[in-house]
Order: sequence, then C-alpha cells, then structure tokens
Amino acid sequence: MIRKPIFAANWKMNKGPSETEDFARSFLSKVQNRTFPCDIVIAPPFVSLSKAAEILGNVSSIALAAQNCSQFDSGAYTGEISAMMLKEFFVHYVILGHSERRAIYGETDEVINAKVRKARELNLRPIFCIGETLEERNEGKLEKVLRTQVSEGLKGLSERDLLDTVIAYEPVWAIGTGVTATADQAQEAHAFVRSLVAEQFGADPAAKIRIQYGGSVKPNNAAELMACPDIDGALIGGASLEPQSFLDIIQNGAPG
Ligand SMILES: O=C(CO)COP(=O)(O)O
Repeated sequence: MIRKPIFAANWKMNKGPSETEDFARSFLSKVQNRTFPCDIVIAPPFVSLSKAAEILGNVSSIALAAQNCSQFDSGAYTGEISAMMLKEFFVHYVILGHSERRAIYGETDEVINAKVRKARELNLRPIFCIGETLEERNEGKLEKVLRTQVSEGLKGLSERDLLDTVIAYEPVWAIGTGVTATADQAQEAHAFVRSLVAEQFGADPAAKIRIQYGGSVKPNNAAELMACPDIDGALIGGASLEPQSFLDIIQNGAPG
C-alpha cells in the first residue's frame, strides 16, 4: 500500500474533558488489542487534550491532533495556543486551514501557510484543509480556488515537510449539511489536487501524499468514498462524536 489511509475525528467545539473521558474509555474498549490498516487520529478541543492523552496517549494505533495552533512561538497573543505547547500533550497532528477558521475567523492563505510552516518546524503534522463553497463550484471556480489554496498554503515547504502533511479536501457545501460529494465528484477533486501537488513538488511526492475527504462522511457512505483511488481516508465531524459511529466509518472505509 503506497498510502496508508488516515481517519481523523474533528470534534470541533464539542466535548469538554468529562465527555472526552467517556468517549476515550468507550473507544479504547472497542479498539484495544486490535490492529488497523490505517492511522486513527482524534482532535478534541484544546482543553480536553490532557484527558485524551491520559487515556489514549499510549495506544499505538491512535494519535491525537489539535484543531488549530498559532503561527507564532510565544508572547502577547491573547487566546492563542502555540505548536510547542501542544507537544506536551502527545499531539502529533494539527488541523489547519479548516473552512470554519477561514470563514468565521478570517484566516487567509498567508496566515494558514505561516501556521503550516510553524507546525512543521515543531515537527507536528499538519492536516491542511482546502475546499470550495457551493457558490464557487456553481460559478465554475472549483479549480481556481483549489489551485490558490494549495499553492499558497503549501508554499515554501520542503519535500520532507510535504510528506509529513496530510491534505483534507472538504467541500464547504458538504460540511455538516448531510450532503456529501458523490464519489465521482470527490475523486475528481482529489485527482485534481494531486495534480496540483505534482506541479508544485513533483510526481513522486504527489503519489505519496495522503489526501483525505471530509464533509458529511457517515458509516453508510464511507466505503464508497474510500474506494476511490485518490481518497486516502476521511476527516469526520458530526459522525465522529459517537465511538461506535467513528469506528464503523473506519471499519467500512478501511476494511482489513
Ligand atoms: O468539517 C468537517 C471535518 O473537519 C466535516 O464535518 P461533518 O462530518 O460534520 O460534515
């Protein structure tokens, strides 16, 4: 297998420490002593990372992610969390450039690129999110939007850093709406994103980089989406909040 699939739970602003503990204990009871043909990642809110690390930190099949980090090292940035701080919580991945950060908090491609670079400097693996709005898709701007997001967001990365990055293609119109991209739509966008990576970094890294799909992934659509040749796992919001539902997506999407 050239690319190991990666299934990541993005809990967004859900589950404080006590709910995280309940999830983690339940999920652990279902997965312990099992091996999976994929990487499993859980991204709780910052304040729940410590609890998640306490319960899941030593489980080799599971890694923790943060949902954001600062582009700065330290200092007068009220409300921010640095990449360095995250490392104390056994965090290995960080979600960056999510459409909610772009749309609600005004994060630009430039800021996201600075965060991606900072994460790599600290040896965290970015889960770098891209995706078009429905309006952009309907206006025929899909390729233009993805081209800008990829070229600006990944600017200046070395090949090594690129290969430690995961791209998540999340069409904004599919996030939290229950409307998924069809397998054909998703595959087409993923193949295009891979071609953009090839233009920017070369064919070899493009063949190796993992590109996840995100947007209303559920247990009943995971198999069809994950069967597409350029889809290497999923970034899951709502359906990752229940341990069994998250596990069903993993099992249906990465049978083995
Ligand atoms: O934004 C997402 C994951 O980052 C997708 O969310 P949903 O799975 O709830 O659509």
